Amino acid sequence: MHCIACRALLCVSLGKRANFNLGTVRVRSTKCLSDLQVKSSYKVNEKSPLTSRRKVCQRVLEHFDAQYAEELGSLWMSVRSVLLNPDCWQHGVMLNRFTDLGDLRMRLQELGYTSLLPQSDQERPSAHTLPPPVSAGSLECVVHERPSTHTLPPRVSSGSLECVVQRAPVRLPAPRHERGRLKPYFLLNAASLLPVLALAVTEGDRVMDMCSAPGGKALAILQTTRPGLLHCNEVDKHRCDWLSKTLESYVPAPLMETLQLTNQDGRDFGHTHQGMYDKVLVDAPCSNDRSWLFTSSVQQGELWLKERQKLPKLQAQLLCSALAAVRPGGAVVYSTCTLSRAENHAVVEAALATCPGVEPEDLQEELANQLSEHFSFAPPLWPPGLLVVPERLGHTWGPMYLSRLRRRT
Ligand SMILES: C[S@@+](CC[C@H](N)C(=O)[O-])C[C@H]1O[C@@H](n2cnc3c(N)ncnc32)[C@H](O)[C@@H]1O
Repeated sequence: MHCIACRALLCVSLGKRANFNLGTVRVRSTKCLSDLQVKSSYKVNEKSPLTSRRKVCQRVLEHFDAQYAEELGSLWMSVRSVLLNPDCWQHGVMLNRFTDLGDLRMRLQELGYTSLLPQSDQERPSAHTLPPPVSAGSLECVVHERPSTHTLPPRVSSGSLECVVQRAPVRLPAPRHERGRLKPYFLLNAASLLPVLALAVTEGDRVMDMCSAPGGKALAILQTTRPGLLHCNEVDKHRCDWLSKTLESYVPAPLMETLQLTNQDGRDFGHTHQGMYDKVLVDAPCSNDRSWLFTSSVQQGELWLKERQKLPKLQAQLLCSALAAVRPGGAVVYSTCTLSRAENHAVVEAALATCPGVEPEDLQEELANQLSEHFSFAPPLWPPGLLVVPERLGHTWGPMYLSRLRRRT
């Protein structure tokens, strides 16, 4: 039996070239590890950005300390220690059901990855077929529970979306582009699937992903079901190109016909596309707590902290635009990857105050209770929303805030 580090290195057989960061793995047996390195022709990437060599921006940290100690109380100290230690961060693997997954699934299971999401008893769709009409969908993402476990855990709810995870902070190499082949998996912070699950897209839905680049959540939506339309929008031209490349790398040509890609300001859609969608996702631009802590210069840190003050206004405008673009009865999911109350609850509160006929929905039963094995949530606040907090080893997902608003009239 190999130690966790060695099992991670075994993952090299999944990719053509490994770029594992050994810093992310607790090495129990160096002998075992070196045996494997000898057997494998793959090299460990020593330049991985996810090592403790990353520099913390003290200015940003001080700012976070002041704000989050007040907002999260004693929870902040545990969150802080996870955020400051990239070596302990977990990485989820969302499988691309549009590729042949047979071999990949088996290998991930051998490596101790287990399914993150409750799976239905339905058979998973085979490669190259379109997904069945299920709400939690066919998105899969894997995680590592116990190195000795070779079977996936029991399925606790319906859906075929696949994401596998490990408790250990092991990271697969990102799949490389291969001409004529779709990429088999997408690496992500597993908490970023929660807004997609909350959106609960069903077959035929007209969906807008208002702030879409680089496209992780758009891909996740397509793993769950086949929408009637998936309109992916991104205001920034370069990021829009990136989004387009992501979609081409994962989505088969026939399904691309369901996609619409635009490069516009999301704030305009409330006027130009009033009531046109069943579901809208606003994965808003926000203070990205994880990356902001590791900015390369003090000046950049200062700049971000200035920009941070402007974000709640932009976020509220985007959310109001989405609420106008959704039809009566339709739903909007608002999400961010920051802990900041000003960018989360306060934005939802502002939108509820300005947009008549809108109700927030409680996601506790539907999502938080079912996924508490993997995620830690901050104590609930009003308006209802879930805040995933990275707070201990094996629960390092997040930050991710999400709230679902239903347009009644
Ligand atoms: C958090 S990222 C989205 C991540 C994406 N949903 C994913 O899962 O890969 C927010 C995005 O919103 C874009 N954005 C910022 N302002 C916008 C606006 N006014 N309209 C539309 N998109 C905007 C940013 O350029 C950025 O790409």
